[in-house]
Amino acid sequence: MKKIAIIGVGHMGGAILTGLAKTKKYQLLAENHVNKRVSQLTDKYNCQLVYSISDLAKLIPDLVVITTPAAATMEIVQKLTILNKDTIIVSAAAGHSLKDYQAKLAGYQIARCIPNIPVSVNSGLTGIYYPDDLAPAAKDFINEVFHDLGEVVEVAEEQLSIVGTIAGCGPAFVDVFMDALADSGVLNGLARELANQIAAGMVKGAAQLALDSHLHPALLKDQVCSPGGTTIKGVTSLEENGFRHAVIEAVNAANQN
Ligand SMILES: NC(=O)C1=CN([C@@H]2O[C@H](COP(=O)(O)OP(=O)(O)OC[C@H]3O[C@@H](n4cnc5c(N)ncnc54)[C@H](O)[C@@H]3O)[C@@H](O)[C@H]2O)C=CC1
Ligand SMILES: O=C(O)[C@@H]1CCC=N1
Repeated sequence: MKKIAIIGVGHMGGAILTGLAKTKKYQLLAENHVNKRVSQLTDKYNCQLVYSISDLAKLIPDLVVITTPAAATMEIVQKLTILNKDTIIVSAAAGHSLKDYQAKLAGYQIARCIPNIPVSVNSGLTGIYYPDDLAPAAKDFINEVFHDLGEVVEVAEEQLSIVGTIAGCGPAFVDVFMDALADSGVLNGLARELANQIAAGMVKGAAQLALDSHLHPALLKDQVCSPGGTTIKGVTSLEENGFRHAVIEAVNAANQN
């Protein structure tokens, strides 16, 4: 069984750990500071937890996934030179270019990615940048692991930021949308739990239809808008209130580096 180590078991690292545990394909290792939340999660998923990079190195992972805060990442990366040279490294941490990693980790196979929180239910969308000189075996293994966690899109490094904004930040934008939908249900007398279930179920179905049909979202919208019906009135109201513009501006705001 291949060994995958996650450095930094916060929201993102925890989501990756959870999704990978469900595959039962890998031996999971994790490194984080002492933290009850982290140890509860690693216990739950039978993942070996260590508190230092030197202890992690002794376990000889095949792949290391970095999910640490941007401010702490380079300090950690500096310590990774004690890893076996065959260890593949993929960073999901924002804020540093591949060159930054390569400058500290000469000779290692390194790629960058931006996953999203739905990897915890194996329905993630991960943007990955593979440098040209990455060994095919390293690329194949990273691809396999992130495919186990959902969809993968391979992009150029300069596109990682916008892909990460749409797919990585996007779940929070959709969560705000679902919360607002549920609020409107509650306003109209639905119980909160039922309103949440309806909002999430609808979003799941609309996304599945878009994926399966490959139809442009505008055409899918047209299928719902009966002439003179209720939906077109709602869509008109969204347009009057600048919904599209608000979404585009939200992505632009989040994509400022
Ligand atoms: N939350 C998300 O949806 C996504 C997050 N990311 C990136 O993942 C990284 C982590 O983000 P979150 O998980 O949201 O943050 P978080 O604050 O939830 O988790 C960070 C984790 O790293 C640990 N940590 C801090 N310093 C460490 C060190 N020196 N050694 C080992 N562990 C250390 C913390 O204890 C914590 O468990 C960031 O770079 C973020 O940009 C990327 C894509 C999506
Ligand atoms: O908010 C953040 O910084 C990270 C990057 C993508 C999603 N979360």
